[in-house]
Amino acid sequence: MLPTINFTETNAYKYLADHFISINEKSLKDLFNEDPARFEKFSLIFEDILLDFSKNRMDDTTLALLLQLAKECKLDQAIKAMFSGERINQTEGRPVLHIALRNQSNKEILVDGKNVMEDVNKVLAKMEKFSKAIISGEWKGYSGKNITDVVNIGIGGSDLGPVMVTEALKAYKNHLNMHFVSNIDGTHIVETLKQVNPETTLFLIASKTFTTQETMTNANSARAWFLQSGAAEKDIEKHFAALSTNEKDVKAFGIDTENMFEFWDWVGGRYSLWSAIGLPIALSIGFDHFKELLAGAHATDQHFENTPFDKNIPVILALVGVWYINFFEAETQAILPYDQYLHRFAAYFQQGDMESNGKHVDRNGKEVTYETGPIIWGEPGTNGQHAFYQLIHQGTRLIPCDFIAPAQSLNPLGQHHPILLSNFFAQTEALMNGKTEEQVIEELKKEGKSEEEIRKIAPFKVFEGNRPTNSILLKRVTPHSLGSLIAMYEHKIFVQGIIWNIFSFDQWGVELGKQLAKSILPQLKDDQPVSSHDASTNGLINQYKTWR
Ligand SMILES: O=P(O)(O)OC[C@H]1O[C@@](O)(CO)[C@@H](O)[C@@H]1O
Repeated sequence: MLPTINFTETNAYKYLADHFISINEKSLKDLFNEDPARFEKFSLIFEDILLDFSKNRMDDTTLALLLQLAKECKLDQAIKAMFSGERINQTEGRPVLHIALRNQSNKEILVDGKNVMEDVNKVLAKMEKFSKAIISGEWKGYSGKNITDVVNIGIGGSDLGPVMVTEALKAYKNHLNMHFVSNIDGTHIVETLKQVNPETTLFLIASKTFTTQETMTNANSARAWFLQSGAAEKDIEKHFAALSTNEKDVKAFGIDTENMFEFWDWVGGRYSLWSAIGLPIALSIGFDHFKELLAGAHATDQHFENTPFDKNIPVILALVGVWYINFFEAETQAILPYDQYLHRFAAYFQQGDMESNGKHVDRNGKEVTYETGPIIWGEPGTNGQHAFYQLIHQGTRLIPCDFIAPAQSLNPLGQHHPILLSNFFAQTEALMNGKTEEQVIEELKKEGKSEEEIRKIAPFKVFEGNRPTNSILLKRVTPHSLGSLIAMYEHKIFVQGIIWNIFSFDQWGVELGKQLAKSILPQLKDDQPVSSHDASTNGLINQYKTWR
């Protein structure tokens, strides 16, 4: 079982609350001036990934107290519980073992006395055989043609991970055209089917439960489209595969279980890209690259499991986040990748982080008295600079930002990458140092502005600075480094959940909306006005009925 400590009752928390007052009086500039070795002290390198956390509102004492907080919250015990297959997803009675999916050591991991690695390796072998057959053209469609297009139909964790990774590793892709349908909005499947030929298209129905309304509706529409195109029922087996834990419903849909790639209930949806859900990734970049992705994540797993907390990147990322959320009252966390291929990275961790730690009840079933999961958001740089950096630089809110960039571009072209990286470096420097009123006035004088002009405009041009950032510099985005980076964020989320004494691996909060939608759907079948809801919902539904 996981510890159930209220971190606000620990000694570390009390010392941190006192310490907060003093550290808050120091600017980042002060902290750097005080300690010339600050960068060396507050940065870590793991393989080809550098984490620079020196531009944070913290000093040696802060770090020591945060590490003590982790200790007092029995983080070491919690890590052991996860890695050993304990049922730490307690409200669902399940282990949490996405680490097993990429366990390159093949060390046995027992669940109910059975070594899960046997099944994991069996499915990986099946994925390898299948993906090689599709990519090589050995697998033919019903009319004898090669598969040219893959349509993955899934939502949430059955979509976001494959989308993010196939986009992030587009430089490694093969000839297959990848499409992802997730939204129940008919537009999504209609616009996708316009692009593909039923004779050369493979549909992957990706759903852990195989009951998700959006996915099953889209899957049935794809099936109907396929059969209306002239294909016969018997041809379905050449064009539909299922990625699921639910063999019974896969069979009922009409997919041959030979074409089912299974995973297990100890794989959370938002942690499932390493499982059969990752089949579109293997199809897009080849199974060997998919294995490299797994290897990168496994390397981070070993780092996380075996490294002292003061040198442990996921632990440091988590503690820095707790510092801002629970002491500086930051409500959001921005993830800003300076890499166009990583354009879905923040979106992926909106589910990863917010569905894991968006909880208000602790592991004792009691309402928490402190903030928990942050709002995750972000877009690639430099685009964000032309959209929302105004607020990050001069708004009223503290927004901790993770800046991510590769030292090497996968598309070196003229000065593009140096320009991108110069912005990556400049933004965290600007957020830290800001620009004082004196500097603004000096600049305006040099521009020849009058005293009156300067008096009027200067206040608007001052940058407070002192705005914290992490910088993560990868040598190059590769399947291995991407796997490693994703796992760092996964384990950061785990650590924060342990400190906040919440359950990070269930998602009861997604159920109510689904239930209500299911009760409203039948009311939309006719034009009778409804009156069973509140006035707003009744009004909306009845207006819809008038207009449709
Ligand atoms: O893979 P599936 O079972 O279709 O679930 C899809 C998504 O739906 C959820 O909102 C759970 O209902 C996410 O947690 C999950 O990733």
